[in-house]
Amino acid sequence: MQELEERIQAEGTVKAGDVLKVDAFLNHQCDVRLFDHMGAAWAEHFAGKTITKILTIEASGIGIACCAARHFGDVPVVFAKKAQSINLDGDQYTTTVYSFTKQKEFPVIVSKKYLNPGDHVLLIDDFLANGKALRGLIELCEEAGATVEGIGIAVEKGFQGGGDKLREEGYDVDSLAIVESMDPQTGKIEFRH
Ligand SMILES: O=P(O)(O)OC[C@H]1O[C@H](OP(=O)(O)OP(=O)(O)O)[C@H](O)[C@@H]1O
Ligand SMILES: O=c1[nH]c(=O)c2nc[nH]c2[nH]1
Repeated sequence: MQELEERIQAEGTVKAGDVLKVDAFLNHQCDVRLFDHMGAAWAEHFAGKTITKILTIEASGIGIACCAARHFGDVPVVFAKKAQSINLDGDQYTTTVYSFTKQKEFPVIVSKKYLNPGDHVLLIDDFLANGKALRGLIELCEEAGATVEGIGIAVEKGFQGGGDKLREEGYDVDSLAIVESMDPQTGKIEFRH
C-alpha cells in the first residue's frame, strides 16, 4: 500500500534490535484516516470471504481493528487481553505470547463468550515480526473451534520470517507494507514488492 510505505519512509525510524519506530502514526499517536484506508485495502483483499468477527491483541492492534471493522459490515472486534482482570469472568481461552517490544511472556486471554465455533475470523495487527502474537491468536481460534479466514497486517518485517512461515502453512496473510530490509546505521528502509 503506497500510502503506508510513504508514511513509513517519511516518519519511520530504524532502531537497533530490528525495531521500526512508527509511533507517530501507527501505534502511539494514531492516524485514523490512514487506518480507514488500511481497512478499505483489507476489505478489497478479503472480499470473497465471509468474516463474522475480527480478532486482535492488546494493545496496538485494537484501534486498527476497530477502523477495519467498518469495512466488514461492522462485525464485532474482540481483542485478546494480556493480563488477568476481575472484569474477566467465566470460562476463558488462554495461551501465552512472547511480546516483541516488552521482551517478556504474557498470558493471552479471550472470554469463551466472544469466540465461538461458528465464527469466521479475520486476525488484524499492527506488526508481524516473528509471528508470536499471531500464533497466540491462531491458538485461541483453534481452542474455540473458530475458522481463521485471513490475516491483515499493517507492517510486516519480512526479514524476520514470521509471515512467510504462516503463508507456507496456507494462511492468507495480507500485509500492507513488507519491510525487506532496514539499516539502523543509515536509516534506509527497503520494501518487498
Ligand atoms: O510477530 P511478533 O514477533 O509477535 O511481533 C508482533 C507483535 O509485537 C507487537 O506487540 P507488543 O506486545 O510488542 O506491543 P503492543 O502491546 O504495543 O501491541 C505488535 O503489536 C504485534 O502484536
Ligand atoms: O513498533 C513496533 N516496531 C517493531 O519493529 C515491532 N516489531 C514487532 N512489534 C513492533 N512494534
